[in-house]
Amino acid sequence: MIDVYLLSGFLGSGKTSLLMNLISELKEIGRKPAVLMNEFGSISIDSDTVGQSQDVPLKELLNGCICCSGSEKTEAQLQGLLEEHDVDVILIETTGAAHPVEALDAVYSPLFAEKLRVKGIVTVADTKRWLERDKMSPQIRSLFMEQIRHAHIILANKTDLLTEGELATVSMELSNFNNTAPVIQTTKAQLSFSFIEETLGNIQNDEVKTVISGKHLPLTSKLLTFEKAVDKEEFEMWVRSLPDTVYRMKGYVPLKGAKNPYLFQYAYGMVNWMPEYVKMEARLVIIGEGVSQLKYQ
Ligand SMILES: Nc1nc2c(ncn2[C@@H]2O[C@H](COP(=O)(O)OP(=O)(O)OP(=O)(O)O)[C@@H](O)[C@H]2O)c(=O)[nH]1
Repeated sequence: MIDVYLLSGFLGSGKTSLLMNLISELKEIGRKPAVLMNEFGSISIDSDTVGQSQDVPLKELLNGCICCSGSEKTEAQLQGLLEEHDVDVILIETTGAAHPVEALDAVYSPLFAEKLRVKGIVTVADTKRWLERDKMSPQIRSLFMEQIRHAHIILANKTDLLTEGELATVSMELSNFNNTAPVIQTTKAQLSFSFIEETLGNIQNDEVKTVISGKHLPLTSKLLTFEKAVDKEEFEMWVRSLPDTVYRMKGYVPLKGAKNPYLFQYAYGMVNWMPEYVKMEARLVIIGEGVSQLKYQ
């Protein structure tokens, strides 16, 4: 049997960071991980990052989430992974817009009954966002909470952005909200695979039940392309001027004076730039509510 772990969590909470950490550890201990990844939007920035740096079998589902793209597509992707590669652990990174239980439902196909064993849901919670969850619209907040409610393990991530007092409050609130999952405080989603494996060892799959639907969320994505290099400061000013309903941006932005477009990440008011050694296509995905009209300059 191949163990399947579902990585859940809101947009920008740290799922890809967790995925990268787990893959490195799995490879170090001689396991053979594969990744099924899905992204909200029609291009996948994360799979570029993971694929390039980790050299693991990877399949991606685009345009929506595992739950909304239909389970047949997920089945086909999984089938492909299993046929083409020698795999002993599958990590599924769901889009931040997915309801974790629905995403898991798609994996419970009779096709894989003898092959795959779903071990559980690991949810990365953005602690900063948790503290300010009242600012989210009710529907989005409900998805954010559902992802935490259904977790078998919760990472209270981004602890570096909180004071000790805030951290204590968040940990207590998360434990009260989901009192069956251990809450682990992390920075950059650093949690060991062995811990996850041991913790999830005893959980029964029928503990996972569908509660609400995440299919009709008002989230949209918008793809921006760049014809010429942009000034970093002007670009950041534009980012700061965007409405609060922009939850996540990621992509490659061509900066004046730089050889290759930079990897740009935005989550909850924080921006992050990383130089790229490869020339990636300059394009940016924006995810949020009502983002279809947004444009840069
Ligand atoms: N300050 C801080 N930033 C973090 C931490 N963990 C992740 N980040 C940053 O948050 C941003 C989003 O991280 P990802 O790991 O890509 O998050 P994700 O959940 O995969 O994002 P989506 O795929 O959009 O849902 C990146 O800029 C990370 O560097 C943390 O513990 N502290």
